[in-house]
Amino acid sequence: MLSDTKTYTPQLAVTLGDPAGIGTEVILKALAAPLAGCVVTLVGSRSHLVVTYQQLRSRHPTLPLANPDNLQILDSTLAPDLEQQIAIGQESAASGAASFQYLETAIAHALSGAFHGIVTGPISKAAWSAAGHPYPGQTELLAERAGVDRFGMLFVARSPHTGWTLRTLLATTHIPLRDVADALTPALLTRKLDLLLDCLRQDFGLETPRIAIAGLNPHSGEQGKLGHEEQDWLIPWLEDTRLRLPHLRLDGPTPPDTLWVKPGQAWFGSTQTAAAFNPADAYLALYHDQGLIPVKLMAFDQAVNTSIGLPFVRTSPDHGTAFDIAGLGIAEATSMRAALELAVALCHERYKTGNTETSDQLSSGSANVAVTGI
Ligand SMILES: NC(=O)C1=CN([C@@H]2O[C@H](COP(=O)(O)OP(=O)(O)OC[C@H]3O[C@@H](n4cnc5c(N)ncnc54)[C@H](O)[C@@H]3O)[C@@H](O)[C@H]2O)C=CC1
Ligand SMILES: NCC(=O)COP(=O)(O)O
Repeated sequence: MLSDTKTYTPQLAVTLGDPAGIGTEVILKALAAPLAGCVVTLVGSRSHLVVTYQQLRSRHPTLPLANPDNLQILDSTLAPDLEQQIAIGQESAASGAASFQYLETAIAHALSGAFHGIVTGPISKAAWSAAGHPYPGQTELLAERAGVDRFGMLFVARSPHTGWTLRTLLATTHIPLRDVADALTPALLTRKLDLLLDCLRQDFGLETPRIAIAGLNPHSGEQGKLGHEEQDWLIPWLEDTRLRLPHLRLDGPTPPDTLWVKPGQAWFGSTQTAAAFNPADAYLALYHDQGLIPVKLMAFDQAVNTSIGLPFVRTSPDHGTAFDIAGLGIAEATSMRAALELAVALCHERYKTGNTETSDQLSSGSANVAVTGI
């Protein structure tokens, strides 16, 4: 039985991501200011953390940075011959092996009940593949290890201009564009919509959300003249779903270009409040770039990739490894900071409502992880 939320302190694992990318840098920057209401354990190579810190410090003496000496670290280092192959800015089998090992370690500890949430640094899918781990992304590894087949990729971003929150779930994720139309089915959309509704209720307290669902084709097919999926099954599926869920407002299929006008207005604001633009509580995009181009245009520095359907919290910044600027000290850490803050908030929300398997297994605020540091 879960009790006093005041005694609950979430345990967060933060994986460094690909050590050749900007993951470690944005983590050290994001943790420069205290992160209240949780205990953070970094999962990755301690020596890589220390070297990254020293290099950033010598190049930018006044940069706000967390000092690894003051951080709790679950050291996860490769064999020395592999570790030596890692070169900043260059993805490789070795850097892929490292980031894979960090995430595997964090997942194993989360499943054993030691962590309530995992915040992941960005990895390179190509480096994972080179290391012999051909997963489409971290989400799929997390879901596989957690033993769930009902999961989703939700991007959450709070506007610094208006305070409005954009939530975008991707119905399909890392598949070729050529395969998207075949992958989309009524059954898939029902699964994703129901998952989204569970998440909005449990994690965001939205009991009767309004959801906007994108069309697939230009102008949502223009009555079958520009593509037939809307007429063939998407409109019938929405009509059936409205009958199944009569208490909800389900808009769509909205032409995919105009779908983003209201959220754009609510995000950037004007003399009117965000609510005046009447944005939806969440958006269901049918494929990766349909959802992520608008999310990144609006909120590249704010958006958080959130895996829903897992038995523990998982968040990540929306950006990738940025090998082109790795080691320069110029990476922005705002999305990583938002990922850390959202993970803490989601852990508390799940603990409060009892919607977590992991927090049931943990005694309040005490992780059983062998760590170095404080
Ligand atoms: N969560 C994750 O693990 C993600 C991983 N990726 C992976 O990252 C790799 C590189 O992907 P790209 O498409 O190049 O995207 P990217 O996000 O790494 O870089 C795109 C552009 O944005 C810049 N950028 C990215 N993050 C930044 C930051 N924090 N501050 C300042 N500038 C930043 C980069 O310098 C680059 O010009 C790929 O292997 C991809 O799979 C991509 C997105 C998310
Ligand atoms: N485009 C989002 C992305 O690449 C994140 O993938 P994942 O590694 O979090 O599954």
